[in-house]
Amino acid sequence: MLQRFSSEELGKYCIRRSGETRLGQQLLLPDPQLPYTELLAAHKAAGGQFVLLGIAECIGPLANMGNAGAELAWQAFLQRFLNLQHNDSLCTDSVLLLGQIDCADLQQQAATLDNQNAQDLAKLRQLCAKLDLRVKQQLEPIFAAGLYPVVIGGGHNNAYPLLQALAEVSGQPVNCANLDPHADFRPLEGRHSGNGFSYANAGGYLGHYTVLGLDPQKNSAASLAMLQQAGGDFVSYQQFAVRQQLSYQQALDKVIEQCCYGKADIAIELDTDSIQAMPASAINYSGLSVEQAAQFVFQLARLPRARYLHLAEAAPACHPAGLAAGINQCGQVLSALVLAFTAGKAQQPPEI
Ligand SMILES: N=CN[C@@H](CCC(=O)O)C(=O)O
Repeated sequence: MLQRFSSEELGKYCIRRSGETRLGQQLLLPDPQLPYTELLAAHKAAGGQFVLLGIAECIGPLANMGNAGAELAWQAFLQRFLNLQHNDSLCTDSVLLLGQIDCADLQQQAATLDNQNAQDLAKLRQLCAKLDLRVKQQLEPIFAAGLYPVVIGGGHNNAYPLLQALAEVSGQPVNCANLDPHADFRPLEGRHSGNGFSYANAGGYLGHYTVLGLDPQKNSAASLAMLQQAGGDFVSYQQFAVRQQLSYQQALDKVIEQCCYGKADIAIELDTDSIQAMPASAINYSGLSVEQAAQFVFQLARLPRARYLHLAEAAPACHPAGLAAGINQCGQVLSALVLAFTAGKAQQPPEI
């Protein structure tokens, strides 16, 4: 249930120019023959650290009564990232361009359904639950190999199978920092992009959960009550951006302190609708800057127990100026956030 990235596919993305080497020409590609666990073990043994993985779907946002578009974020990322310049600033030998979760069949079924129709909505939620299983199955061996997955969605529904996979491999609930105006703690009403964390909590996979940049007016009273009941915390967007009760760095410090509780592994979750005017189902004109989002990723990545980065909800088709503009913006922003993660890990102090 994984489509491994191939050199033929790479050829479609990489623009060659004499005298220059692009990232795509240097990243490691998966051996098509090796069994999955052996492939990951070989990458780790050769000094590999990162695994890039896409989930080309918008089933979760549709099942949450939102808009389509997130199925093209992985493509947008590849288009930009693979054409960045290669030089000493990124050790490409540590990055495996693994491929994407095989979910085209589910995505095709979802595209025929109308989320305004109750029966179709129920079917979308069932499709999302099927996707959960596929994501979890592919993620567990990556965590077990001691590699850092960088997952580019897709909707924020995929936080649930990611947390589940990591918790099952590490044998304990996972602490999580989420940069997001929404807590995604909606009721357990069938799987979708708005309840990844409430499902993870109900399953016992979520340890301490902190949301940075939450907007209280974008979360239902029921979701906020469930978040509180689960012991979750948040620093609201209004606290640092509007009322200036604390600086952004102080807010980040608070989140870092909270997700370092105990000995749990740490998940870095980022909903790109936290970023101002980022094309997304819930496009947001009062969000953070790209720099602030990159600081969140970079500072959390430096934590030795931070095990993965998940970038969710980027939806090129939701750009008001059209798909080409959306591909361009999503590609650039997702690339910057991935590089913030690798840069943070390069500065990580040894694990104690
Ligand atoms: N992950 C995003 N969740 C938000 C946005 C919903 C939407 O797609 O519009 C939520 O549930 O409110």
